[in-house]
Amino acid sequence: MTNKDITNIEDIQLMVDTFYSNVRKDELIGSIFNEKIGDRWPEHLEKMYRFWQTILLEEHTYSGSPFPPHKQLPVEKEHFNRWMEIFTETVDSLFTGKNADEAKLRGKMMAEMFNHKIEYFRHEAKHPLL
Ligand code: HEM
Repeated sequence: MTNKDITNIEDIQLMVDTFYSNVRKDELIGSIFNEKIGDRWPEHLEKMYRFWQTILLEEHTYSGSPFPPHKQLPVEKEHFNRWMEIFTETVDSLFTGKNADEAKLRGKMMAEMFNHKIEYFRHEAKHPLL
């Protein structure tokens, strides 16, 4: 089956809704999201539509700092690996093309960057330079 590429805001909404519906059911990372977000899922999804719309469609509706909300979360490499696995599976199940590839690449780069930053801050907290 050949899927279409991600080309408009409806595609972004489908990708984000499907991804978080899969995430919320996941045994390893579902509860981390559910506990932190609680009854604020509509706002979180809205924000994530804008985030991916900005990256993939170059319609600049997101202005924020993606990293800070992750700094204190109980996550490490295995959680980011699972995030990537679910994200890749979700995108592949719905879309094929240049923007679908870009989504997976950007997701992977950010998951790796978040993980490195979190490891760095944890190490720094245990072994401060000053
Ligand atoms: C296991 C990995 C991850 C977990 C557990 C996680 C969890 C969360 C949670 C709980 C929030 C909401 C914070 C709040 O509103 O209280 C959030 C926000 C967000 N996450 Fe993640 N996340 C993960 C990975 C990622 C990755 C890889 C990306 C990038 C592709 C990402 C992008 C974002 C963005 C853009 C926001 C909104 C930031 C803002 O407030 O402007 N997350 N994440």
